Amino acid sequence: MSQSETPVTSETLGFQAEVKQLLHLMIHSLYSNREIFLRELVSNASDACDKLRFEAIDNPDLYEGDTELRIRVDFDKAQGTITISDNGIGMSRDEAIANLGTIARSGTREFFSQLTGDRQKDAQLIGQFGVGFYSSFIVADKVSVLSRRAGLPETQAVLWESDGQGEFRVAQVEKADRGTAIVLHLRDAEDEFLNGWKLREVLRRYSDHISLPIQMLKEEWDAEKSEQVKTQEWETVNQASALWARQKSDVTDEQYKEFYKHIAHDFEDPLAWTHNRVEGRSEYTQLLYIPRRAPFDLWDREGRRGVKLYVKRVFIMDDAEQLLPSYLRFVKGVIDSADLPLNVSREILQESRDVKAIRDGCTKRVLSMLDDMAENRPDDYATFWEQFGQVLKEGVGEDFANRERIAKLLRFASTHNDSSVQNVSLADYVGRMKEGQEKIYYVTAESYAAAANSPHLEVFRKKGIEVLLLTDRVDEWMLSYLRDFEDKPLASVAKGGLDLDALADEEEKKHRAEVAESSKPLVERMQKALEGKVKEVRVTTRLVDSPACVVVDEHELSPHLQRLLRSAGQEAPEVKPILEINPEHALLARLNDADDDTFADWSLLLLDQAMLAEGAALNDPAAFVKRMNRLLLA
Ligand SMILES: Nc1ncnc2c1ncn2[C@@H]1O[C@H](COP(=O)(O)OP(=O)(O)OP(=O)(O)O)[C@@H](O)[C@H]1O
Repeated sequence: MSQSETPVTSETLGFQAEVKQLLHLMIHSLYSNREIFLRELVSNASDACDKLRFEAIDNPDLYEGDTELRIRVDFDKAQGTITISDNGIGMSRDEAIANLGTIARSGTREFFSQLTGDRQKDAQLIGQFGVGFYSSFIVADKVSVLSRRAGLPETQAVLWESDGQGEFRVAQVEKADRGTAIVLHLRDAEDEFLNGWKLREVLRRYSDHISLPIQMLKEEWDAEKSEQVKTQEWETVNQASALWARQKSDVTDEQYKEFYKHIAHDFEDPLAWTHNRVEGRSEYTQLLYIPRRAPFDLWDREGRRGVKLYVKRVFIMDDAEQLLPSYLRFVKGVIDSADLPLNVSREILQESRDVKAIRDGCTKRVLSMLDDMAENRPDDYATFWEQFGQVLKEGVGEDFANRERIAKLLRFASTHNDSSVQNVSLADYVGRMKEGQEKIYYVTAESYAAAANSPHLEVFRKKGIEVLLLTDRVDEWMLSYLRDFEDKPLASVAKGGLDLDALADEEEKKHRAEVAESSKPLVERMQKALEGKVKEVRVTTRLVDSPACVVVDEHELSPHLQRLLRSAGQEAPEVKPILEINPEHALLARLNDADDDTFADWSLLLLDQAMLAEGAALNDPAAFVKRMNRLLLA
């Protein structure tokens, strides 16, 4: 490496506050995993070479006559340093300042808000957030980055240096060859890394899948010194072929996992992966992974996606959002197309028929991977569902062609388990349906408690009919697309007239008809008392223990959905509720002899109570309290 430091302008800058925090955390929480620094730096070096190869498609001069991309790792025992260098894209001064001094990533705020101070938990969170370059400071007390961006003159290289405390220095220097060399000045206790055998072992373990050669100086036994000594010859220490291009049988699970960590910048093993070469009209290779944990920016629609696009082994772009539908945005991996042109742009991707074929094929593969996990590894599927279930639900609305398949993958909480855990599939539900039951019943609410205790469930509980309890924000939206499953319509327990006749015996039907008949005067009187406030008052078929509840017509927005829309700042039409009363309840029996004023008070109180039980906020809570006190004292 020919390089010399001739500072022209040197400047000391402070790290962004979050970087300081991250550095501190990293050093303290990741110490027991310290060797990952090598994986992270090699990973960055490999990304830098990928970027160069891509930019050079349009601008071959960037190669400056050197097209053999490679990563080199060297160490100097006397100096106590390790150097990781690459001949990739390099960084300009401004890029070094921005990339190595700040974190400009979505999810950063949320990440910091979730830290607990507990080392183990925080280590996992950092892993999830992505450790990257800053992991150098776990083993080094000083890091020097010497870099020249491809295409810039030799005099415009940058030297970035820091002790990881709070500041870094940047200086303009000369560097003959393009790319980046990172010198780690190891802390005293880290001598174990100043050893060719140790470095080779770590590189093979973590970075064997890197498709570029990783080189180290060959070592020979020196009998005189009685130790291994370095020669001047570079040798490649990894397999250096694109992992996804290898035969499945040539790749071990460990290698798949390490490759995942490299591309996903994750710390944990993936939950599952699928690796296939697709041939035929469209030719491509896919290696797709499902992570074990949701990233911080899962809900950020602009957040990073995880699929990298390659064309014939050449890296084209990260975040190729056209390659998978948005509801599978948690999938990470690589797609390598044999058909797309190397100069493919995002705009071309949008139009391309090849991309559509890839997208359809990958979607099917991911869904199969999930089918398989749901069937054969229920514990892993439960983890998946907990992390990504809400995103998968978006697919019900987004992906018409696969709606049935996605519906099979859905899991819900249900009255069958009496637990908030979402583990009941629609198929489980259908399998347990009562004889004569035609619909799949559900209730939507803000929380599990509100759903599980909803008065609308009373008759279902009494008859032992299972009801799904839906409490995720996306549920109402999803339900507008999920009308049926295996020809059984989905029905809200809080909408329309319940038709449970098929499940009632003759005696029950007769009794109900009698109650309805004898309650007519009560219903009419109450309807008058609540004029303008309700659409209708009617005798209930749902209640057993409660005096009243509110429902809406079949095709109207549920009160829960109205609230969701309003809280999202959208307009929702005012829908007057239907008040259903339970004339057999003791409270209603009292009403028969009440004078008009007391009757009106009771009617309004019942309506307000029913609204509260449904999860609504009252328009006039003070009036509710006054009215209740009046009745309590009467
Ligand atoms: N060897 C290198 N050559 C060129 N640029 C580099 C190199 N190493 C790091 N960078 C730049 O610095 C940025 C920050 O690196 P860092 O490792 O902290 O994060 P990252 O790789 O983007 O993501 P993650 O935090 O998930 O690892 C990179 O995105 C890249 O732009």
